[in-house]
Amino acid sequence: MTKRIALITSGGDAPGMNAAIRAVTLQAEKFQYQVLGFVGGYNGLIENNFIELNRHRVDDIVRKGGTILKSARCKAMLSDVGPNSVVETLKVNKIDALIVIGGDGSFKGCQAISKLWQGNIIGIPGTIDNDINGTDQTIGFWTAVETALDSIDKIRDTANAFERIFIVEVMGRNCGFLAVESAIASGAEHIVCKEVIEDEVQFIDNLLVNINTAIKNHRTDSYIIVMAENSLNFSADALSKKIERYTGVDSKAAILGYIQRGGSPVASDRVLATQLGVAAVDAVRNNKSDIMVGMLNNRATETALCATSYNNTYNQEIIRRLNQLNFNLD
Ligand SMILES: Nc1ncnc2c1ncn2[C@@H]1O[C@H](COP(=O)(O)OP(=O)(O)OP(=O)(O)O)[C@@H](O)[C@H]1O
Ligand SMILES: O=P(O)(O)OC[C@H]1O[C@](O)(CO)[C@@H](O)[C@@H]1O
Repeated sequence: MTKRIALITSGGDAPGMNAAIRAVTLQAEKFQYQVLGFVGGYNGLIENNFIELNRHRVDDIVRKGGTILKSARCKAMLSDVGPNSVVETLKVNKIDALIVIGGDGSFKGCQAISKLWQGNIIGIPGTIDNDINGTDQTIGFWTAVETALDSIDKIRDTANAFERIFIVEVMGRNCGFLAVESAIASGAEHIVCKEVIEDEVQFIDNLLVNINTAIKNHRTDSYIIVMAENSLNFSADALSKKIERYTGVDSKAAILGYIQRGGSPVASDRVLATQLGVAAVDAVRNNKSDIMVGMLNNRATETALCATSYNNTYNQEIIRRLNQLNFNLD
């Protein structure tokens, strides 16, 4: 029996979302399913704004950053108005299944729709933050790490030349994975992220002592601290001024920002997105609902949407990763 699938990308765009759109479209065509791509996340579903997806429409998008379906944060979904309008659109278009590529916020939107609609609802984890339970990595994460790494390597050159201290702030919303992997890969001297801070005052005191010791012992020409956004109660710039006052060494802050969201996806994101796109359509075929398809230990797995939110098991995972590599922890 043929099925009609509605597809959106929602929340922060992430490299590899296009590869997932392509995989959903191609796998759906294999079973003569139709795919309607709604434009601009939940807004497209509320406004009944869609394009029909087929193999020609998704030709050559596997290597492109961003999302051909556009994305958005949609306030209407936070009240009853949004989910009700979405359901109306789904009914008008005789949709059997909704596939949402996004983060855990987008999956909360799915749960609100699920209370009002009987069709199959499947999530695919797409966010640079890697803050979703039920998948080892999210689509876009490794590309964002590569982008951050490339920038940190460049900052290292100038930091060495001037013998400076740098705080490099990366994204991640409230999650430290992007900071952890880019710090390890770049050989940064220190990492600042919420998961490793118990007492902020104590943490900063230890950091200052650590920097001073490294400088006194001439251990490094430069000192790089990779800091996850939202880790402290003050900014990266304020931290750099604090460090400069304490050490007497020239200190600078560099905020990498939105460049981490863009660019052509790395191979691992394209492969992950393709596998999960196929798994999502297979879940529709198997009449599954209210689940996210993710990749755990190299296997496509299903997790209840209500269990996908970032939780404190991530703290342990981040600390384990840092300890294992003997990375500097305070
Ligand atoms: N509690 C909620 N109830 C209903 N809808 C929600 C809820 N939280 C978020 N959404 C919907 O999902 C959209 C995306 O959520 P959010 O902005 O948190 O991004 P995300 O999907 O977590 O992705 P990322 O973390 O990568 O930005 C929101 O703009 C909103 O439309
Ligand atoms: O694009 P916006 O709405 O400014 O959101 C920025 C946030 O989105 C992300 O890029 C993805 O969730 C976060 O890392 C960041 O905190």
